[in-house]
Amino acid sequence: MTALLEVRHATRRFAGLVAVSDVSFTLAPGEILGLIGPNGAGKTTLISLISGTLPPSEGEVLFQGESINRLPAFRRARLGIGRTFQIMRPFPGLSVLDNVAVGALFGRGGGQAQLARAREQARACLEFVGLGKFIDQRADELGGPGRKRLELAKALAMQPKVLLCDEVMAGLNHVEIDEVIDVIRKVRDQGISVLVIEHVIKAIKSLSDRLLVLHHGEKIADGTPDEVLANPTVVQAYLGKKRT
Ligand SMILES: Nc1ncnc2c1ncn2[C@@H]1O[C@H](COP(=O)(O)OP(=O)(O)OP(=O)(O)O)[C@@H](O)[C@H]1O
Repeated sequence: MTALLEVRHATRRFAGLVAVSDVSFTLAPGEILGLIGPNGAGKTTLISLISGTLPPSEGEVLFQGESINRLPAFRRARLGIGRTFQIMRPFPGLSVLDNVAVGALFGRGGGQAQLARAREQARACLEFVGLGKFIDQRADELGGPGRKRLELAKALAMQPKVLLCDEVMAGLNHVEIDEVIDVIRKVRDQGISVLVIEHVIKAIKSLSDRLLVLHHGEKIADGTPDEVLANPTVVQAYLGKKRT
């Protein structure tokens, strides 16, 4: 199957530090790929190279078979690459609905031209992530779990073909994690490919079709969750001890 997204030999340096080192992988249409690794392994940097918020030092990102290296982040969003941010900064003073409507206004294909249509789309995305009751509340009054869902809704309102999720389950309790897993599965059921960064191994294992592991910026494993989590290099670098 042709990859929807392909990263070829991506490297990103910050002065003397190599945050991402010669990483290659593909993401197939409708696939959920989990991206794991210790703190500082380069996961967020890799997502930023794909979404275009950071340029690579070397290497290439292809979307639907074409290089997107020269495209700025907003052009990549218009093509259908959506992401959430680990550090959530809702537009202060705007309602939950209008925070998400902003995503709809600037999404795939240039987004909705009319605010009323953008709000309609935003409302549907907020229902989808379980924030339907909070649309009129100010977004900066949402708590941590609500902000995580808001990030997801904002990215979904852009009608992406691929969704890059940066720790959307961090700080959530078990019930909330299960709810977010359900949302991500439903996203995939709509045909959207998903790349998920997550530290909660149980969650990422049950959610992902494939796992990719970064360590000191390098890809040390790529395979099915069972294979990867039993890989001795992964156990030593990340898990610390054997898990079931
Ligand atoms: N803008 C930057 N300038 C300098 N160094 C950076 C920058 N962004 C990231 N780094 C460094 O690059 C390395 C990889 O960081 P990154 O945030 O990608 O890791 P991560 O795997 O996402 O970590 P975490 O799980 O803690 O979020 C770290 O050593 C980090 O300090």
